[in-house]
Amino acid sequence: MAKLELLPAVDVRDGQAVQLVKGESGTGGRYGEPLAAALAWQEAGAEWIHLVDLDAAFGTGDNRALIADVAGRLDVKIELSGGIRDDASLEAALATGCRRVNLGTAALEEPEWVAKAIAAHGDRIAVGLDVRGTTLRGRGWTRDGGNLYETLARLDAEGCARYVVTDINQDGTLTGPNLQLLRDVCARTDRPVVASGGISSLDDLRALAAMTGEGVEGAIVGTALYEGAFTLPEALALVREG
Ligand SMILES: O=C(O)c1ccccc1N[C@@H]1O[C@H](COP(=O)(O)O)[C@@H](O)[C@H]1O
Repeated sequence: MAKLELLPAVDVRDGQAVQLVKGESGTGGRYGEPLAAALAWQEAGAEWIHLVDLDAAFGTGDNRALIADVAGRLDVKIELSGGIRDDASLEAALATGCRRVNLGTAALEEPEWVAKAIAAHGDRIAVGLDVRGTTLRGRGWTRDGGNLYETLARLDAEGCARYVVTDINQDGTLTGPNLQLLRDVCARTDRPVVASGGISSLDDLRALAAMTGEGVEGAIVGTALYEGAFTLPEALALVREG
């Protein structure tokens, strides 16, 4: 069975590494310099960093220069997201050298542009499906953006290579991932799925690792790592053991 990939998160708001609860502004913890956080995960053995410009996602500015600097100083693969919604932001994101970008709001509001981006960039494009129930949310998770499964079918048909599925109600809560949601998404697509939201323990990672055969390729881990619920080396050892 394939090894579950782990993607420690570095979410940037107002120049700082943060972790929000359910994506609500002003909630959650602040964890200092994003570069220091990213380097710490890299030194602890991370193969990926999930790097998010939350200001760009919320439309409250951006951290583009900082994020480009962080990306340029890392040796690991980077998944970059937040505010990538047009040619200029996509080109700037890809120019950081990141391995792939996640498109969120654009997949809900600019389907033709997203189809073109998928056609042009292949598996360097993933789509973030951020949901409450089965309703997608965009613009910093403040606006409804349609039905999860209708959008998934459309993106599959357009050749989308991968999905990052976030249960907003679990995100940052340390209450465990929504395994049923992941199962349901995996049942409706043959594309790999990266799980996001709620991971709180090594047992949660074991549960996700057991789903690689269903299509769960990776897991984004944020608050649990920052709050010391387990260490990254412990998590990496768990997924390596299979
Ligand atoms: O990660 C968060 O906590 C988060 C909270 C609120 C909004 C977005 C969040 N993260 C990621 O941002 C991108 C979406 O950005 P956009 O809609 O394309 O501008 C997506 O990967 C979210 O998971």
